[in-house]
Amino acid sequence: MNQDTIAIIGGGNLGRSIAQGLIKNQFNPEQIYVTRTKVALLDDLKAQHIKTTSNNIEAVKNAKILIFALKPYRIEAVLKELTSHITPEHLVISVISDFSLEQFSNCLTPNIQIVRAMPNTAAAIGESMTCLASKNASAENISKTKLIFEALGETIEIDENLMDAATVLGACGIAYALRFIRAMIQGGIEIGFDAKTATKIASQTVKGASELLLQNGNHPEEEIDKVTTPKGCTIAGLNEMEHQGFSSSLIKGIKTSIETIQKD
Ligand SMILES: NC(=O)C1=CN([C@@H]2O[C@H](COP(=O)(O)OP(=O)(O)OC[C@H]3O[C@@H](n4cnc5c(N)ncnc54)[C@H](OP(=O)(O)O)[C@@H]3O)[C@@H](O)[C@H]2O)C=CC1
Ligand SMILES: O=C(O)[C@@H]1CCC=N1
Repeated sequence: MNQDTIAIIGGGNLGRSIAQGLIKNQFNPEQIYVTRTKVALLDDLKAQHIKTTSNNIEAVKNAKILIFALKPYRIEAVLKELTSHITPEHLVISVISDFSLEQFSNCLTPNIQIVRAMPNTAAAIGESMTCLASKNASAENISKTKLIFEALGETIEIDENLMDAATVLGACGIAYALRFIRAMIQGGIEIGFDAKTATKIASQTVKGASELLLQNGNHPEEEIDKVTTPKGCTIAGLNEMEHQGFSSSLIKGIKTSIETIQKD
């Protein structure tokens, strides 16, 4: 594949998920840099021929596409040392939550194109949902960004003012879904399965439920109606879950997550 060299600045949970997903999807590992200060923690990526370094400047100088995957409180300090090395020839992609295009742009010299992307950790297996937003990026750079994130799953373009919402629904959503699965497993063990079997049944069942929506495009309730036998066990359990605040607790949790981002 004719590939621009990509530098992922910040090889933590998300940065390494992106790197792993890219090499799983035929990107050349030798054209991917991943940086972090504790570089030894990237040895597993190094073993897969990804270039790992603690030297951000080296990575930026050698790459065309820069993906910033740092914690929001670190980005300004890191950009300070990199500003003079980031040029209009670079495509800058930020996956940093709660750090706007305008804030990013204010840390760089003029005329640098930036795209904000909000993927999730399922990027590692090519199953991310990534929301993209940009103000000044060219159609070519938006397409390049899409190509990268399409290799990591699905993409959708949104207004930047929905990026906090995308962070919560798409990125935090992985954790919410996993907690749901964990509760299914705990319930499954209580009704008789060993943990391994319960995990397999719960995970595949949730995957199947998602696929029913993704492949058929139906409303969840339409698929639920197919499962709920009148006077049956599904509706009895489902109603008890709702009496206990199931949907309400999820909605409230989602709102609390976004309020946490937007409180400052
Ligand atoms: N985790 C997720 O599911 C998602 C995260 N995000 C966003 O992505 C960003 C990263 O999150 P996450 O991966 O979870 O955080 P992590 O803390 O796991 O990763 C950040 C990485 O940055 C590295 N780092 C710190 N300072 C530097 C530096 N000076 N140069 C290079 N690397 C540095 C750290 O490693 P070291 O200490 O070794 O330097 C660390 O591994 C955040 O803004 C988050 O909001 C967005 C969507 C999903
Ligand atoms: O919890 C967080 O703040 C980050 C943003 C999305 C996922 N993790």
